[in-house]
Amino acid sequence: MGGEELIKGVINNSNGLEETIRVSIRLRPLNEKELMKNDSSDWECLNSNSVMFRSTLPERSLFPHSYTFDRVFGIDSTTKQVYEEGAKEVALSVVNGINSTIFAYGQTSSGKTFTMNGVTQYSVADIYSYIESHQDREFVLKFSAIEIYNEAVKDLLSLENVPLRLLDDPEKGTVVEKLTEEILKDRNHLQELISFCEVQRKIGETSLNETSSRSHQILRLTIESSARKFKKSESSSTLTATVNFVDLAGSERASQTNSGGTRLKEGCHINRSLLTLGTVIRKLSKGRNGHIPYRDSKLTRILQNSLGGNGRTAIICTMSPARSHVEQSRNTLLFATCAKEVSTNAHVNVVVSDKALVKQLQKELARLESEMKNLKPLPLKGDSTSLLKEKELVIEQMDKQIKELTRQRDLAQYRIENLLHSVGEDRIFKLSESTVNTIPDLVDLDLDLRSDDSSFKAFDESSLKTFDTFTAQEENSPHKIDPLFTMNHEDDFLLDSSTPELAGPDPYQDWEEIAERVHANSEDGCKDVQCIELEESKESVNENGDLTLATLEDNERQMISSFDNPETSPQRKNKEIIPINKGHTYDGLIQKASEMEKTLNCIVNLYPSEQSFSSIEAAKQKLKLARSKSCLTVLMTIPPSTLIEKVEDDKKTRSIGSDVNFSGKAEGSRRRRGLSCGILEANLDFKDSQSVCSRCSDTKTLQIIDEDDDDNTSVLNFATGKRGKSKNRIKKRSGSRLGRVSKKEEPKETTQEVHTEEEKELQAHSEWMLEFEGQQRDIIELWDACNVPLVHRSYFFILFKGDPSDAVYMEVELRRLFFIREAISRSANGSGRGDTVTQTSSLKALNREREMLARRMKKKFSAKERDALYVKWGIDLKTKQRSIQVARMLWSRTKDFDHINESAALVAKLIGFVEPNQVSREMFGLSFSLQSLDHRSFPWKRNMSLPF
Ligand SMILES: Nc1ncnc2c1ncn2[C@@H]1O[C@H](COP(=O)(O)OP(=O)(O)OP(=O)(O)O)[C@@H](O)[C@H]1O
Repeated sequence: MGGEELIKGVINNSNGLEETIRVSIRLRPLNEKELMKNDSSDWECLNSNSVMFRSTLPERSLFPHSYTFDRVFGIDSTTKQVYEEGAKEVALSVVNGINSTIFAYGQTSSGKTFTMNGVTQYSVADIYSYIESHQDREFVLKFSAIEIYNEAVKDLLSLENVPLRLLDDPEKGTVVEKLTEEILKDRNHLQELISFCEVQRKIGETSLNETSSRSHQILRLTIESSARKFKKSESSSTLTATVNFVDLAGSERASQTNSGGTRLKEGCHINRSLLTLGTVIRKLSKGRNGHIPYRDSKLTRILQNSLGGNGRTAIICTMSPARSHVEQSRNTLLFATCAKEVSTNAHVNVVVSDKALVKQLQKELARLESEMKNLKPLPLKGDSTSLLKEKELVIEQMDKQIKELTRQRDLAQYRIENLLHSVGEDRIFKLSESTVNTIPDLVDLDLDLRSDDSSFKAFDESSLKTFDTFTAQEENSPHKIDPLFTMNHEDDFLLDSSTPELAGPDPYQDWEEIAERVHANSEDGCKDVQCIELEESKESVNENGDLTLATLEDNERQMISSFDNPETSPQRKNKEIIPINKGHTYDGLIQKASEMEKTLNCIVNLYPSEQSFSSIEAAKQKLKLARSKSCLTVLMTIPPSTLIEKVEDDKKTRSIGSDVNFSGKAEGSRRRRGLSCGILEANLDFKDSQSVCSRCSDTKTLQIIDEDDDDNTSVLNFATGKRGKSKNRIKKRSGSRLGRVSKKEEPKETTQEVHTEEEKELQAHSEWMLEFEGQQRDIIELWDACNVPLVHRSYFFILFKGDPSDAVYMEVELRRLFFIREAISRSANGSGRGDTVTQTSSLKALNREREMLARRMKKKFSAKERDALYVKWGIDLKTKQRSIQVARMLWSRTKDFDHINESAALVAKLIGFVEPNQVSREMFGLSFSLQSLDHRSFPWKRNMSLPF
């Protein structure tokens, strides 16, 4: 392999070129002396790689007979051959930047010096030939020479006979201190120096009066080469390597020196280096696992890199063919055998130029500096105080950051709210302009929605045309949302699955139908009571200044008149076009009741249990909810006894009976009146329902009810909340509250104890509050029994807080709940006309509903998201902006009747959250929404005027 090819191989192998030491054997011819003694040779070169010992002596027959090496040179081989085939390749590696060493090992006078001189000369000649043939490269050659004698290192180029110290250099390994290194001018210069070294060595040996070499000589030629094409300003790499020509002292043992004193000492030292060399080679031949005793001798220390290190090595073992030297020859072969096993790992030694080195170092420095910056100072071990201070500092900084971020967030939110407000106000203003004057129309239209969706479309197109987001697409798809609401992704949860669609019919549908008819039949009485209420509310309105009495009266009358007039009332028209009694047979009602139960349960199950009364109350406290005074005022205007009085009237027409066949077309209010009463009478059991009115003793309604105290089985008794057997039950259930009721039933006795009007008022108020709380508790119990949706509970709870005018609503709520409870109870018990609805089947149906809803919810939200959604639902409502967004969304949802109860409750909740002084144009839209929604969920408030 040529030098160039070798380099290629080395460069391609980043791990270096691993190869074994090249070992050659050279047999010299018998010299004259040996010939004279007939010291014939027993060694025979079998071929170019093997040498064999042919002994006729029986005692040596046990010796190994043949040895194989990289190359075996016989007595006829020339030094040129030895060089070419055994050393050249290794020696010339130096010009390619690879360290190399050529050893000559053998006993005294075996021809080491003879061979090494020739190898050195040939190498130098080839090196210079290589340099001359590579003009593109610039070469610098340096020469140095050392002699190791008695473990002392001598500089052969120096005339001073001063031993040199060996130093350990981290990069170069072991170096000889103060060693003379001549930069060669040319080839002749090198020859002169080599000759000088030879003379120097011989002088020393002559002084020993010995012909044989007692020292180890190392001639060292260092070659640096770099490409000439690079300018000085450019960074270029330089190859640098050293070739060692090592002529070792004779390897014979000290014992064979037959000398004592100084000679023995010399022999010991000589052998020390040689023995160490042998040990190192032997150990290296077995691998590099154990300790390699390079440092045990100067020789091995200096040649450490050449022995199993970074460099290529060739050993030429010289042998004397004389029979008398057969032992040393055999030892030489054993050494050679071991050396053959040693492997080296040569690398190309690239020296970076100073400029390149500076650049490289600068880069490294920059990298380290950046690393240093990134590194946080490590706290001292055990220094908990400093660690604590450091942590506190970090916390302090984080606190500052949090404050700053919070401030920025609040600022951004404030700006967004302002922006939204201005945008929303502009849109709602347009809406309000087009709709504010058409409230009665809206109501009428709304009443038509259930039976005719086209009317709603008309409603959209006429009244909501300014809502540009109500697109034709949305009209066809009620579940699609106004893009206005999707500007904030958080609104998404309000749009679909956050309020899961309820399966089945509207649970309140029957109730509404019934209540509507009851209301329709109670028109006359309504007016009477309304007058009283209006008188009462007049003061409130004036005090608050929210609405004028005229406005309220106008609104009320307008609504009532539109309702009363069968010709103009859209609802009535509608009812005539689509018979409301369709499906309102006994079986139909039972089925509806069953569906109602399912749906109620489903609604309740949609809300986590923590949304209980207590949590709502707590949330209310936390949010400091304030019921709108305006709303309160308007609520007070609603005739409380309308339904009751009209039902009272209906008692007289009840004879139409429960068995009325409803298949025919309805003909006016009389027919409907009979229908309503028939339904109530046929399906309800009133054993417990009369207790409702026990808490309404201070109202006009209660007074009316009290007059009719005997009939416990009629529809009217249920509707008017008769006392009967249930009175005792209420006494047991209500406990101390009954006492309060009794007190109220005897107001005169109480008032006798008070002396001033003021005290009377206080006492009356106190009693009412006690009564109110009692009613609240009863309603809550009934809510649970009827599985009333929590949104409705929230709505009711927020709206009615104990104002005296709340009494009527409390009463109606109690009756409604009794109605629902009775219907559920009947359905569950499978009573009436062989109805087969059982508790088990109801539960199964309920479970199916639950599973279906759960699947829907899971599709849209994960459990975590659902929880967050519920929380968010409540929390976000506290802000006005959010409330308006929700209101807008609800507005669009009026198309979707499955959500109507929930929407109504939420809108009402919004009203409860908004203070009167916060009412703005946006709230007009909200009020319309409430108005249209409220009729379905709370039909007894159909005629109420909205607060804004
Ligand atoms: N291959 C050879 N052909 C002819 N003569 C040789 C050969 N090898 C050695 N000689 C001669 O043998 C004698 C001893 O050789 P050399 O001095 O090289 O031995 P050595 O191993 O260096 O001995 P020492 O270790 O004592 O220095 C020399 O006179 C040399 O000329």
